[in-house]
Amino acid sequence: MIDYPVQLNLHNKSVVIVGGGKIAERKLLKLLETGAKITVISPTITNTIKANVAQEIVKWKQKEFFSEDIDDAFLIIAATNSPKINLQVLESCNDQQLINLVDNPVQSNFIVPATITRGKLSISVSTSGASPGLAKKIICEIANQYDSSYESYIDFLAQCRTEVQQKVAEGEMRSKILKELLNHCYYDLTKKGLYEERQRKFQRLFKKYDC
Ligand SMILES: C[C@@]1(CC(=O)O)C2=NC(=C\c3[nH]c(c(CCC(=O)O)c3CC(=O)O)Cc3[nH]c(c(CC(=O)O)c3CCC(=O)O)/C=C3\N/C(=C\2)[C@@H](CCC(=O)O)[C@]3(C)CC(=O)O)/[C@H]1CCC(=O)O
Ligand SMILES: NC(=O)c1ccc[n+]([C@@H]2O[C@H](COP(=O)([O-])OP(=O)(O)OC[C@H]3O[C@@H](n4cnc5c(N)ncnc54)[C@H](O)[C@@H]3O)[C@@H](O)[C@H]2O)c1
Repeated sequence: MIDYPVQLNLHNKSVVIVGGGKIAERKLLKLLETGAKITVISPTITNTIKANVAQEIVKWKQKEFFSEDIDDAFLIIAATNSPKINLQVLESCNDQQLINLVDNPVQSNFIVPATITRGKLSISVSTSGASPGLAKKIICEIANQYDSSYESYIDFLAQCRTEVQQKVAEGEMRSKILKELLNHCYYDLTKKGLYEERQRKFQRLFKKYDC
């Protein structure tokens, strides 16, 4: 059996993190940009979590976990330092909820991969829990190859793709143009900041394919 990789849209979804230590903080920092409504349940929290609570970005219930705390949650992270409490969180879940136990990949119904993001580009690596350290090492290697210039390169590709979809109705022609757009020269022009030349080159594709 293998895991099924997905990209979750958590905008306005209720997310509960149980525990407020170092690992809860790491999970929280990744969740902040998703637009989820995040609540932390824990008697203590780190200074970084506190700063987010003070700015009302995150809610904090300063208490020990009780099963009602996750009643309305779409996604739950059990990140206490007690395997017993983390299992109690699991037992309080219903079948429709997504639950990650930070100390128990076998019982979790999802795990978190190592990820880098460059705007709309997101690259994730998972070892299915076999070696999280290796997932992190591989993602660090990939990070050098896909530097920050990919952020505007992806935006350019997205804009071109929309224009191609609007102007080119015929499927085969459309896929030929979209394939040509992936030619490395567009990335090179992005990297050099030659945006007008990049745009002219893209527009010439429509002439080339007579559309
Ligand atoms: C990728 C990353 C994402 C993230 O957390 O956001 C992530 N762990 C990261 C780092 C990391 N974690 C650990 C080390 C120490 C070295 C080592 O043990 O290897 C390092 C390295 C470091 O910190 O440098 C220890 C560890 N991790 C887990 C256990 C419990 C167990 O295995 O039972 C223990 C033992 C605890 C103990 O000994 O007490 C469990 C999980 N960790 C996962 C994800 C999931 C599997 C992902 C996968 O394999 O694909 C899974 C199953 C559940 C989950 O957390 O979702 C993040 C890198 C982020 C970054 O880029 O910085
Ligand atoms: N998944 C990973 O990547 C990874 C990496 C390293 C460690 N771990 C695991 O994560 C666990 C947590 O590590 P940590 O460094 O964050 O621990 P920590 O000691 O820094 O934090 C534990 C937190 O849990 C809270 N807590 C304890 N009992 C609670 C309860 N009944 N209800 C609510 N909150 C409660 C504490 O107040 C504290 O905020 C470790 O036990 C370890 O097994 C996971």
